[in-house]
Amino acid sequence: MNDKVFAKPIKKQFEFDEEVAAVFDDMLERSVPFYKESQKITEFFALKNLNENGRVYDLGCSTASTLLNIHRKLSTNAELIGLDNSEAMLQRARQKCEAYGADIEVCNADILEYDYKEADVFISNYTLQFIRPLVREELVKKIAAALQKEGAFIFSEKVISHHPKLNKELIECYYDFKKEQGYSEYEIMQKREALENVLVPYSEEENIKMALNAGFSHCEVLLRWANFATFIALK
Ligand SMILES: C[S@@+](CC[C@H](N)C(=O)[O-])C[C@H]1O[C@@H](n2cnc3c(N)ncnc32)[C@H](O)[C@@H]1O
Ligand SMILES: O=C(O)C(=O)C[C@]1(C(=O)O)C=C[C@@H](O)C=C1
Repeated sequence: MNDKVFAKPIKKQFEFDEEVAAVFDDMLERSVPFYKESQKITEFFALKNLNENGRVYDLGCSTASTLLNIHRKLSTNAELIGLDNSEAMLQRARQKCEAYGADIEVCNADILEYDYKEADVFISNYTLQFIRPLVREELVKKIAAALQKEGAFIFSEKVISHHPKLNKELIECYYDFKKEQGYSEYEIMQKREALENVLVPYSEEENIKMALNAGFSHCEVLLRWANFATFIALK
């Protein structure tokens, strides 16, 4: 279904509710520049770091698109676990996993509270930005602690620049992208308001610093387009 969520007047903050979940795959493809490429690169590095009988967690798995892509390419036995706290998203995730006959566990859980088992790979694409900064740092520490030695954490985020002029231009560049994807100025502005204080982006440097502070030995960018980036952090 096509995303028209912000074409009508919206008075509430952005939420991953039934209305958003119903159009979510279309929303992401049209709202995240190079979304398909970020998925491909996530899939590649997840598979590279996954051992036989290993475990992968996807935090904020939404409709399970990322885990389904990984499942398709999997040549070893592995446990794939997707966590999300939106039941509307998880319903779609379960439907997709069943339709593709994919053995993926999807759980309704708060990624901040979840009791993680040791894993080879953690993924969290466009989700940390929705976690309040103070607890975000704690979550990344929890991820680092649950990863096995040499494990990898792959995450994607909307990013800002602390250079005011450049930051303004990055946002303008992103809005041009959204217009090219068929979103109107009205839809763009409404979504911007709805996301205010809900989506809190860090800069590229702040994301890397957060990963290093959490106990990762290395963190770098795998892919970046203007204000969207995919990172890899290695334990
Ligand atoms: C932008 S979407 C993620 C997109 C997805 N990773 C992908 O690449 O297709 C963010 C997801 O995080 C989930 N989420 C946000 N906060 C959460 C929390 N505290 N615990 C679990 N899930 C959360 C939302 O319900 C939403 O489905
Ligand atoms: O910032 C925006 O306007 C966006 O649409 C970005 C973004 C994201 O980065 O996750 C925000 C919410 C939706 O889940 C999809 C895309």
